[in-house]
Amino acid sequence: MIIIYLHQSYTDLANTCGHALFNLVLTSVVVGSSLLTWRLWTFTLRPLLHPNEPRPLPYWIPIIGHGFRFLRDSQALFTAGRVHFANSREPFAVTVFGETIYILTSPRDVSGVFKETTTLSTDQVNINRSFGVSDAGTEQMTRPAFVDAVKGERGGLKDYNYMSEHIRHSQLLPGHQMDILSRDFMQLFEVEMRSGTPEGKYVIGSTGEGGRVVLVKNWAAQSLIRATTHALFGHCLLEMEPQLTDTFLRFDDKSWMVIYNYPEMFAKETYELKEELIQIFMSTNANSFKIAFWMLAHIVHSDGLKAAVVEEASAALPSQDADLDINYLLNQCPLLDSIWNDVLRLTASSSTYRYIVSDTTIRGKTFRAGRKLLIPQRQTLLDESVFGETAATFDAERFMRDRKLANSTSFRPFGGGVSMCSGRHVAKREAFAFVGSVLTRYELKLANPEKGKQRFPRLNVMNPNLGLMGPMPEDDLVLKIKPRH
Ligand code: HEM
Repeated sequence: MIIIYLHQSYTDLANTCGHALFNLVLTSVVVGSSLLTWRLWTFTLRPLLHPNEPRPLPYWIPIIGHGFRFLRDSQALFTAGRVHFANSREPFAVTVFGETIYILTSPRDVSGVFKETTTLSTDQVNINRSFGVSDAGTEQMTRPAFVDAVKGERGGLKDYNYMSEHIRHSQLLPGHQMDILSRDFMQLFEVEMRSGTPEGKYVIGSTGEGGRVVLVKNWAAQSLIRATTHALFGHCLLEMEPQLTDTFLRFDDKSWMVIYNYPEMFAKETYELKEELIQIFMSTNANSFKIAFWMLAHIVHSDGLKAAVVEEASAALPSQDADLDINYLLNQCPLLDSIWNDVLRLTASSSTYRYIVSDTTIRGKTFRAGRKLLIPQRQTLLDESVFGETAATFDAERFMRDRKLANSTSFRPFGGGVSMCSGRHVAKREAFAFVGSVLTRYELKLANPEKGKQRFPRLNVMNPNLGLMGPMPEDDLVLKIKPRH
C-alpha cells in the first residue's frame, strides 16, 4: 500500500516539475541524507560506543577526508583538530586519503609513546621503501646477518637496520667518533670561511673595499653542506658530484612528497632529484643550514641583539688569523644558546612517526593495529601555558631567563624515544660555527632596498616538513658584509 502511494506521489511530482529536475532534487536529498546519517554515525554515535578510542576529527568527503588540508598546511590541520576538541590535548584521528592517522599533542601521551617500543615501530622498512629500496633489498636489510662488535656472539645476529642505527649513533652522539667528525668538520669549515670574502652563487654584488652583498640562505647551505659532506663521506662524493649541494637545495623544499608517497606523476622532478640523492645525505644536511639562517636573521634584524651576541662571541676568535674556538661558543655563550633554543622552538615542524604493530593503549586510549601515529612537535613548541603569552614570537632571552624550559617535555624539536635525532649535537656545532664565524669575521649590515627596510623572512609553514621550516621561496636574508681587520 505504502509503496503504491510513494510510487503515485513520485509520478505526480515528476510530472509537475519535469523529470530531470525532479531526479536531481531526489538524488540530492538521497545523497544529502546518506551523508548526514554517515556523519552522525561516524563522528557522534560510533565514538560514544567506543569511548576508549581517539575521537575522529569530522570531515565531509568520505575517503578524501582531511587529505588536501594535510598536504596544504598540515600544522593548521593539527591546530584545528586540537581546538575542535576544546584544546583538551586528547589524541584524535584524521583521515588522509583513506588512511587513519592518530595525532598526539599532549606531552604526557607522547612520553607514553616513546616508552612503548614493542608494539609501536619506527617502520624502517616502509621508510626505506619510499627511498626506493626494492623487495629484494628489504629482504636483505631485514635478514639477521651481522654480529654486534661490542656484544659479539652473545648478542645474537642482527639485521642491517639495527647495525646501521648502531653506526649512526656511535658516529653522531658524543664520544670518540664524534670528536673526530667535529674536528674534521671544523677544519673543512674554516677553509670555507677563511678564504676572506665568500665567493659563489650566494654573492650577488659588491659594495667596494672588499665588501660584498650576500644571500645568507645559500651561503649557510653551501658552506655547511660542503664541509659536513666532506667530513662525513670523504672528498670523493663532492668530486664525483660537484653540483650535489645545488641538487639537494632544489629537492629540499619538496622532499616531503617522497616521504608521504605523493603520486609520482604530479611530482616528476622531485622523484628524479631523489634518484640523485641518498637518504643519509638528506637527513644530515636538511636542517643545519636552516637553523643557522634563522639565528642570523633574528640577530641581524636587531642592532641591540647583534651587538650583544658579537660581544659575547668575540672571545671565540681572538684574532682574525686564529681558528674559531667552537667549544667556547658552545659552552660559554648563554645568549647564543638561548637564541638557538628559541629559534628551534619557532621553526621546528618536526614530527615523530610510529607504525602500530598491535593494539596499544596509552593513558586509557587504544590505538588500533595497522594504523599510523603522528606526533607533530610544533603543537607543544608553541604552547602558551608552557612558553608564556609570547610563545608565538621570538624572544632571544627566553631560555636564559628560565633554564628549565630546555628540559621541558613540551620542548622536543629533535623528536624522542628510539628515533630521536642522533645528529642534534652535530647540528648545534654546525649552526654555532656558521653564526659565530660570520659574526666574528665580518661586519654585517642589512642590505635595505632603495625604499624602506628589508622585511624579516617569512616562515614557510605550508609544506609538510620533517625537520625545520625554511623561509618562503622568495624571501632571504640579504646582507652587506665586510671582513673585519
Ligand atoms: C637543527 C637541526 C635538526 C633537526 C631539527 C632535526 C630533527 C630531527 C627529527 C625531528 C628527527 C626524527 C625524530 C623522531 O622520529 O622522533 C630526526 C632524525 C634523525 N636525524 Fe635529525 N635533525 C637535525 C639535524 C640533523 C643532523 C645535522 C644530522 C646528521 C649529522 C641528523 C641526523 C638524523 C638521523 C640519522 C635521524 C634518524 C634517527 C636516528 O637514527 O638518529 N639530524 N632529526
